[in-house]
Amino acid sequence: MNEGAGAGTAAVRVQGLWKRFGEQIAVAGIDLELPAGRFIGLVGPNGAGKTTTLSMVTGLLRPDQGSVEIVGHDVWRDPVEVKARIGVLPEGLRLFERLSGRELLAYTGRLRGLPGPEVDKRATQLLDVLDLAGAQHKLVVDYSTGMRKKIGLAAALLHNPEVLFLDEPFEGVDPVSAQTIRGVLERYTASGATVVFSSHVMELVESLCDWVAVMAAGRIRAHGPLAEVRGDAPTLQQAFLELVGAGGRASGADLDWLGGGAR
Ligand SMILES: Nc1ncnc2c1ncn2[C@@H]1O[C@H](COP(=O)(O)OP(=O)(O)OP(=O)(O)O)[C@@H](O)[C@H]1O
Repeated sequence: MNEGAGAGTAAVRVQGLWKRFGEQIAVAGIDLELPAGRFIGLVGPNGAGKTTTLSMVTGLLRPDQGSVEIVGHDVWRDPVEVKARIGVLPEGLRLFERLSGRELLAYTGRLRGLPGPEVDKRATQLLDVLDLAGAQHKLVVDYSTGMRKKIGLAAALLHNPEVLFLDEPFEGVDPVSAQTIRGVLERYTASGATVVFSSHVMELVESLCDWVAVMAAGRIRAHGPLAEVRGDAPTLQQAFLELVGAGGRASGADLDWLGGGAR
């Protein structure tokens, strides 16, 4: 596994990436190299451009300008090579609702070109590890938010990708399921694979990632090993506030009508 993503090879190389929606510049010229074999967090506040960036990196959204390579393959010139090497859990994941969890994995595995018995074996193990074995014959439409994230993760992992992209994987997930997902991801990166996930929850990124890219207003404000980006700040959150200069933002001083007094 991980042929082509050995030491020194970037898992993802982004150059001059831009995306504009009408007047809104969502991504304003990003250059970024994400090292292979790391647990990487893309952090930034709501609207920073994380989803737009991940969509362009994974070939779901065409950039206005710029290029993306994944383990040495260009996402737009070489899509088949790239798609065989990546797994994606997008934001607002659309699943085939009328399949059961197990059927969804069987379908995904066959689409990925895996032999039937191998799909069965991997699906059984993933359903088990992700604590979905009891719900494997339930239709996906009846799954809870956390269960949907977990079955989406199983589908993204089934073909053993070299790089896994997750957009807000812990959003709406209870602590027990979050711990399960976390365990699976840690084991996966320990084997040399790369995880790139986006989140606006700094504490989560700080506790999971060993490498971070901080994004705000469509630009990368800092990137590198977690300890380097955090610097002398006590937490990543603090470092982030200093980086984006949000320390002085009024914390609701104008909302003098809110709480107490006249209604
Ligand atoms: N399809 C679209 N049409 C118009 N504007 C868009 C579209 N997608 C994103 N944007 C805008 O681009 C900017 C970046 O959005 P994006 O969803 O990438 O941010 P984000 O960092 O993922 O935010 P969040 O944490 O809230 O998901 C925002 O201002 C958003 O309104």
